[in-house]
Amino acid sequence: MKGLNKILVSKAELQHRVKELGAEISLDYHGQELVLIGILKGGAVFMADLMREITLPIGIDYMSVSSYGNSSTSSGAIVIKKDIDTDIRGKHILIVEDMIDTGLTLQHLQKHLLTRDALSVKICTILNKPSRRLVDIKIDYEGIEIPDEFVVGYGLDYAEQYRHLPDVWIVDTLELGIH
Ligand SMILES: O=P(O)(O)OC[C@H]1O[C@H](OP(=O)(O)OP(=O)(O)O)[C@H](O)[C@@H]1O
Ligand SMILES: Nc1nc2[nH]cnc2c(=O)[nH]1
Repeated sequence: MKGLNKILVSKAELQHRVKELGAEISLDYHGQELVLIGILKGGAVFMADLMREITLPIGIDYMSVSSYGNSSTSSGAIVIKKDIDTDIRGKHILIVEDMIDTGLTLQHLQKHLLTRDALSVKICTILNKPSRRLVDIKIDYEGIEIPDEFVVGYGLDYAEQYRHLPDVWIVDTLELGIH
């Protein structure tokens, strides 16, 4: 495909890491009430794989959010485009994301969910780009750390394309004319 010349993380590598994360989460939350919240749209692919590697009874739900502003903006700097239906009071929440970049979205979302009286709100991401971070957030379950490259596949898009690709590809931004 035009602009996609190199796989950064293969399907096999993703599958292997998702299995490991599922096992770790299953151990950590044993005997507790856990709800996974997948963040649309990108997180949907990872969410579908991860939930099937968790061996506990869990609840699932989805949210769509966008974050605006910068690291100094107030904690309310989040727009909820689609909310969860689940009452999360007294439950352990695990946010499931495809990518953490600046960290702004997750920082705001985590604070927001805690205001709804969740017992705990932790973060799981399949891809992490620490070199781009603007805020200090704790990632409780990290899949794979990647360099500062623009990537697509496994849920991640460029202009709403490529989310369905099973591998994670580096986008040649010059070839696609992205600045
Ligand atoms: O760490 P941050 O800099 O806040 O960026 C991370 C967010 O950006 C991506 O979503 P995006 O807004 O592209 O929405 P999408 O999943 O619908 O494509 C990703 O899924 C995270 O939600
Ligand atoms: N598609 C895509 N979205 C992102 N959001 C933050 N980083 C990325 C990335 O590398 N690819």
